[in-house]
Amino acid sequence: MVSGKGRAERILVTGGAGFIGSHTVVELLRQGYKVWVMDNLQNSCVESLHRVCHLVGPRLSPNLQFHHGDLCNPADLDRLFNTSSFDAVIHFAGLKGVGESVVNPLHYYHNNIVGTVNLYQAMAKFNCKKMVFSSSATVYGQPEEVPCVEDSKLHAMNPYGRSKLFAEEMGRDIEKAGEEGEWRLIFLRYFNPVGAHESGKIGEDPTGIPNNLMPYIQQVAVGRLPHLNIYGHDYPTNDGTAIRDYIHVMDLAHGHIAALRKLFANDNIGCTAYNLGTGRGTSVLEMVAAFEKASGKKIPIKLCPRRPGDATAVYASTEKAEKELGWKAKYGIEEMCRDQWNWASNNPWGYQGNH
Ligand SMILES: NC(=O)c1ccc[n+]([C@@H]2O[C@H](COP(=O)([O-])OP(=O)(O)OC[C@H]3O[C@@H](n4cnc5c(N)ncnc54)[C@H](O)[C@@H]3O)[C@@H](O)[C@H]2O)c1
Ligand SMILES: O=c1ccn([C@@H]2O[C@H](COP(=O)(O)OP(=O)(O)O[C@H]3O[C@H](CO)[C@H](O)[C@H](O)[C@H]3O)[C@@H](O)[C@H]2O)c(=O)[nH]1
Repeated sequence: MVSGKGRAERILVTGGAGFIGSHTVVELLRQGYKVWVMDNLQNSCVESLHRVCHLVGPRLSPNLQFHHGDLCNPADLDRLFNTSSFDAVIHFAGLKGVGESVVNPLHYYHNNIVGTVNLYQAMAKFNCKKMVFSSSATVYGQPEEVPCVEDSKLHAMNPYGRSKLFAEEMGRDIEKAGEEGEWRLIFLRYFNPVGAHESGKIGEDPTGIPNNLMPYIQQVAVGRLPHLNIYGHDYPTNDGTAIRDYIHVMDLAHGHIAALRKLFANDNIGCTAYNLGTGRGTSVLEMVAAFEKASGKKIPIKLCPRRPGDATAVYASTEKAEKELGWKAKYGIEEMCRDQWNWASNNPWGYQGNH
């Protein structure tokens, strides 16, 4: 993307080697941005970026640079900002396990909060004041009403959720304290990201036993796990299982491009949040059936009690993103399952098995 300054815009992507980051980097490169990824690889490997380079080809891959660095170490940020200037930051880097955050809250607060404070500080110091931040539907807690709208009451239910909410609140305070128009911050509240790049070359590769539904189903389908535990079959829904708004990771990637365009447009946006979801709810059993259809594999299930803290139904109102970002998800659960299976069947052990 060429800026008003007549050169390609330069984007720092923290956590760009991870699941959502790597898919977004493909799109950024394809759209002509120059990209610097900073990642400490604590939940990813550099192989994802090698594959990103392969996907975009030799013409665009020189526009990607990787810096091994930790946001919790201000010297790593200083080194990067001293050698390169950025027009905007997309901030994906963070830990994302709800259960893990309950067991080890300090680890989560240190990584997600200290890391984000350091990043905001480096941005202030080096005068780069545009950011797209990975927030989450988790900031709606147990929503009182669905669909969730952006100005609903926010409520975090665990340290992970609080780290997202604090990062948003910090951004609102920083923007308020600055001159009018000085900071432009967009918080993207993702619903349930799933699927993979249609090539099957990049996808989600969690370490250990997955916490989330789709990577768990995927590992059952390839024989790494024996069955899927279904947490709760007595919810007040059509089939008794809980409802979520699953969104294809490539739709999310496009949502980030739309958010960047908004940051670079002339309007004074200040600090604002957008839901990235499809607006459609799908139950756990519906997702299992869709995956079985896409993969041709039977997914054995075990009905279990509800998982503490889970809401019955969470799905997005997508009106604000449609109206203000001109963005709308285009993929349904059929494509999400097709692409997840394409990734899984080609990489049953994730990146580790292939390089
Ligand atoms: N995947 C989801 O379900 C989901 C839902 C809502 C929000 N989010 C948020 O989106 C972001 C990206 O999620 P993802 O699914 O791609 O996760 P991911 O773990 O695949 O990617 C995060 C990346 O950040 C890196 N990282 C973490 N802490 C770092 C630090 N201190 N310094 C440098 N790099 C660091 C990790 O190594 C990893 O590559 C996260 O902030 C997550 O909380 C994810
Ligand atoms: O092995 C599993 C895993 C999940 N589920 C069920 O599947 C649904 C989706 O669960 P996920 O763990 O995939 O997703 P959540 O909606 O619980 O939470 C995820 O999405 C949220 C956003 O809505 C937050 O970002 C949160 O951090 C992230 O883990 C839930 O009803 C859950 O009980 C199962 O039945 N079995």
